[in-house]
Amino acid sequence: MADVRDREISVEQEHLDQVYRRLEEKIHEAEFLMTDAAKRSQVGTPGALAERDAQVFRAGVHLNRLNSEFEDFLFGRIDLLLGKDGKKGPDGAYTSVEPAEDAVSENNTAQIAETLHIGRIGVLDADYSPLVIDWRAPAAAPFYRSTPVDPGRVVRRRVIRSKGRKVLGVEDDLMRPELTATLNGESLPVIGDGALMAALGQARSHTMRDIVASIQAEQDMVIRAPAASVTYVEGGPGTGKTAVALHRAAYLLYQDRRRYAGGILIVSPTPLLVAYTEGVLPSLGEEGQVAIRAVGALADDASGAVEATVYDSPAVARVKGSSRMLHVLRKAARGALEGTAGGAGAAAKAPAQGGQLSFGDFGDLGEEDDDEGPQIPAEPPTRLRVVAFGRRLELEADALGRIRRNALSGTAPVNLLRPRARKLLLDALWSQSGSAGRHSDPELAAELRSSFDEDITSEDDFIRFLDAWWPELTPRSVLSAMGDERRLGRWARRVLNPGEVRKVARSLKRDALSVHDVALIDELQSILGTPPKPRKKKDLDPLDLLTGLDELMPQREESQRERAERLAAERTEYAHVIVDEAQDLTPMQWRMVGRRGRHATWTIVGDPAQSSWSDPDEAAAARDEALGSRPRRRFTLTVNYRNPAEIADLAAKVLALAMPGSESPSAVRSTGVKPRFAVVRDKDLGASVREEAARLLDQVDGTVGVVVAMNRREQAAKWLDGLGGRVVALGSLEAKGLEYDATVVVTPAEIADESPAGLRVLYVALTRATQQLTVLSGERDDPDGDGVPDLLRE
Ligand SMILES: Nc1ncnc2c1ncn2[C@@H]1O[C@H](COP(=O)(O)OP(=O)(O)OP(=O)(O)O)[C@@H](O)[C@H]1O
Repeated sequence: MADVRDREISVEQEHLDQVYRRLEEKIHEAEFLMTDAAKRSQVGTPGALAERDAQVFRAGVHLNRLNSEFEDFLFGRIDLLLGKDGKKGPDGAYTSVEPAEDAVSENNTAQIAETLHIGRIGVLDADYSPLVIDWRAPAAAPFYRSTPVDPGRVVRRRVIRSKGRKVLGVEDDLMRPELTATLNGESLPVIGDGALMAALGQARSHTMRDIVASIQAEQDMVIRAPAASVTYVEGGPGTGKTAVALHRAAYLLYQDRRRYAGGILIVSPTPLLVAYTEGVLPSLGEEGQVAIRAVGALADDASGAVEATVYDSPAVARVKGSSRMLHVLRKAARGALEGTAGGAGAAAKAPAQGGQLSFGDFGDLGEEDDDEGPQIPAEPPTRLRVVAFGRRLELEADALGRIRRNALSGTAPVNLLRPRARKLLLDALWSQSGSAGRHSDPELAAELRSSFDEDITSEDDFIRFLDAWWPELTPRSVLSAMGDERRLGRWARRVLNPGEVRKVARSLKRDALSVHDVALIDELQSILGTPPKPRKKKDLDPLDLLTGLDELMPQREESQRERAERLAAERTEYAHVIVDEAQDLTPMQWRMVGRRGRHATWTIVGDPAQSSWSDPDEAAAARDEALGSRPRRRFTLTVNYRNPAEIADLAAKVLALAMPGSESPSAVRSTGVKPRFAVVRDKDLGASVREEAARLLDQVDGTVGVVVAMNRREQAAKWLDGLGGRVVALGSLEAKGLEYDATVVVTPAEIADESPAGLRVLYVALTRATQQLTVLSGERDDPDGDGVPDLLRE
């Protein structure tokens, strides 16, 4: 058998060598293109320069891709029966997926009619025959879709393992075991026992790997689903939702690059999950067109990207995430113009007091953000005094209040109402001036009025008054104003209860933004509107005016790359939006994400049983509003590829409490290693966690994750100090989407008690391990004699 294996490896090695020879030729071509293009820089016309930039850019991209794709470039092969039609697709492969009627003879023998190699990108030989088919091409679909139940044309499916230019091994699955198939007159050998298990058993690192070599049929259906409207995917922990979402982004780009030039946005729940997943797309040959952003880093305001650095306590998050906030924000955006009356500007700046914050507050995620937006003046002026046409004119508080209310009526964005307010002020002053009746001739009257307006609006007093009385509001200044409990109480009357008002106001006094504040900032941005920026007058050089030099000097053309980067930075809407862990989005976050995909098609992946949001019905309503009436195509993923059965069975007990009646995905493998339980006294907790983490580090080659309740995060990081980079401490909410070779879940009861969704958060924590799980119980867990906590018993 070893002989056969070696022979098959050398067969694949030969093919790989051929592929590399061809790739080298292509690289030379690309290099030639680059030098050729560089020569053109001698020709100085703007057109030639732009053409050169474009060519260098394209050749550079090509070269980069070929170089980076050298690792593990070719990973699959299928051996196929004769197909039904004789047509070839654009990739040179035959198109039919069904065997021809006479492909199999009566005594169940057949000949292999076509062999295809599958890789990260397609490579054609000089004669245009396919050396490697891109994994996303239609011809590669049978590699993923074929099963022994529904094999199509595939007889043997092979995964090729290679490193650099060397083939290390092959793993075969036989799709038609009943056939005696021959290839070039010899019988078809079958090596190994399947690629999936080999992939699943590998040690995990802190970054996710792509799964191109082992995508399963039910996953492939989602990845290649047509992009029309909404593709909706549900599946339990470890069913590959995140992996599928990422591969789908790469597939969509491949399949219709022009359409997705509008960008694909992937919304991820935490910065940790962004960091974990962002290497997958480059490994699939896709960069640039896809933005992966954490939901707390999705918004931008005038000062640039807004990024959350803090988690709110569950009680505060629940209020800030609720669609009730929409009403409060609308009132606040109008009310904020009325100044602070109690000095909210100052209050918003006040440093957060430790005592206040410690109640239910999870604390910082990272560095504080001190980039505060402009503040609303503490007291807006209550009187306007100006002189026009030699007369002193004055508007008192009552009149100013009436004018403000009048200007604010209607729903237009507040910042766009400033010109209207200015006009109303001038109207009031005009009528006070008594000049209205001076001319009966309408033209003269209009002229008089316009010189009256000019008189006033050029006065410094008036300009200062307007800036103070109707300042340009920024989302941050309104949010700061909401930090004043009395004012927030007024804006939230009958919508939030006094307890909620107190908690939200207190949380907004902090300098740093929370994850849930970001959705409020984004909402405020659309409520306030961005006033058109006064166009900066270009400082004209008098010489230019004299000679007209400006016209003659050629402008430096923006290069393609610069243009692509600029467009990406300016992009506010996307052609396709993928939401990962969609069950966690709050209604306010759905509104924020929805604004980025108003004309997009969508892929939404999630698992209701892992939701850390307290009111799934409210979130579902907001999601439906964001998606509008677009039709949905639903998929369910049913197999858990992450957890061995021993861990999945334990997690299923919590699932039964968290979401009675819902089904666990079936674990695809079992390791025979049962989860471990230990009971720890509170005072020994740190030492025990450390000891257990160190033990697990010895047992596994990859990573160890220690999951604790959110308010123990910093403490837990200290417990693990010095154990090295393979182990990390995580708050329960941060564990979302991540995975480790082994995990320690610390005091399940603390995690479950943290929030109304605590049991679902615990379910997430228990489903992060690919090999081993230890549960450490405290007294609160009410453990039995074996150390099994109350929540994890039958
Ligand atoms: N077809 C596959 N071949 C190899 N590995 C796979 C396959 N499908 C999933 N996996 C692996 O299983 C693990 C879980 O995948 P993923 O994180 O995408 O699941 P998920 O459904 O998003 O999980 P969760 O809901 O718990 O976040 C990952 O390590 C992924 O690489």
